[in-house]
Amino acid sequence: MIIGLTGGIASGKSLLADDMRSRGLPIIDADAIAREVVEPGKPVYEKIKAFFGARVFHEDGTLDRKALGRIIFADEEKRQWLNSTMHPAISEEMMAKKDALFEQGHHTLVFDIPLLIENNRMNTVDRVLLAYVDEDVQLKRLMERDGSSEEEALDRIRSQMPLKEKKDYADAIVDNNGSRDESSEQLAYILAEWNIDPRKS
Ligand SMILES: CC(C)(COP(=O)(O)OP(=O)(O)OC[C@H]1O[C@@H](n2cnc3c(N)ncnc32)[C@H](O)[C@@H]1O)[C@@H](O)C(=O)NCCC(=O)NCCS
Ligand SMILES: Nc1ncnc2c1ncn2[C@@H]1O[C@H](COP(=O)(O)OP(=O)(O)OP(=O)(O)O)[C@@H](O)[C@H]1O
Repeated sequence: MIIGLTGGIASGKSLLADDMRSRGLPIIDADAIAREVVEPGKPVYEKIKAFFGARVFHEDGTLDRKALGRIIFADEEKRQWLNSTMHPAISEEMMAKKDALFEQGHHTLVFDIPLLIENNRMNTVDRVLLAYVDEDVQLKRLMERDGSSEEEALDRIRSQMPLKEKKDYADAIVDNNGSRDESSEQLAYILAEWNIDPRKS
């Protein structure tokens, strides 16, 4: 079984992923893979260099993520270009990791994909688990975590489907407006409902 963990930016996906990882469930993290595919020399790195130029790179040649983020979260067309350039490479790597885990004998794993619903990738998972927070909590946690301005944080939030709308696509929802412990309890309840015993994953 594949659990599709999703949410919005700063909604608590990492919190839930860490919890499931510590229970023994393998996690395939799209954000982490998105960092791997832009390492110097990789095909996607070269495409970004040709499209955006030196302004999105550090002097040592590595990608300046903050600079690229400032551009794409404020410009829908450039974001769509980046998505269509990066997402196929990310998907391919996720599928390869999934196949390897199943071959190793695992039978339950988690895809952690922020844009699972926006990209209509629900058919790649068996259950959709949503990390939900209200927009005011999301904005506050995002600004605190990234030290970003309200404008930058809102650009990022508005580049995604509103979390309220994502609820319609979820098989289960963790309401992460409360404490971390409360979210962990909700998660444990959902995994039990789905008959997932992480020790046998
Ligand atoms: C623009 C980049 C370099 C900014 O890097 P930065 O380190 O500041 O942010 P990070 O990668 O940690 O992403 C944080 C969150 O932003 C959101 N986010 C990232 N990319 C996108 C996007 N294209 N559209 C909407 N939201 C996005 C996600 O919720 C993600 O969890 C980076 O986000 C990126 O490479 N994005 C394109 C790849 C992508 O779509 N990743 C999302 C998972 S598939
Ligand atoms: N229940 C909670 N109470 C207080 N703070 C929280 C709670 N859940 C998460 N946070 C904090 O909110 C921020 C966002 O949470 P987290 O990093 O888990 O979100 P995320 O969905 O993984 O974000 P991203 O999409 O950016 O990777 C973090 O700083 C985290 O420590």
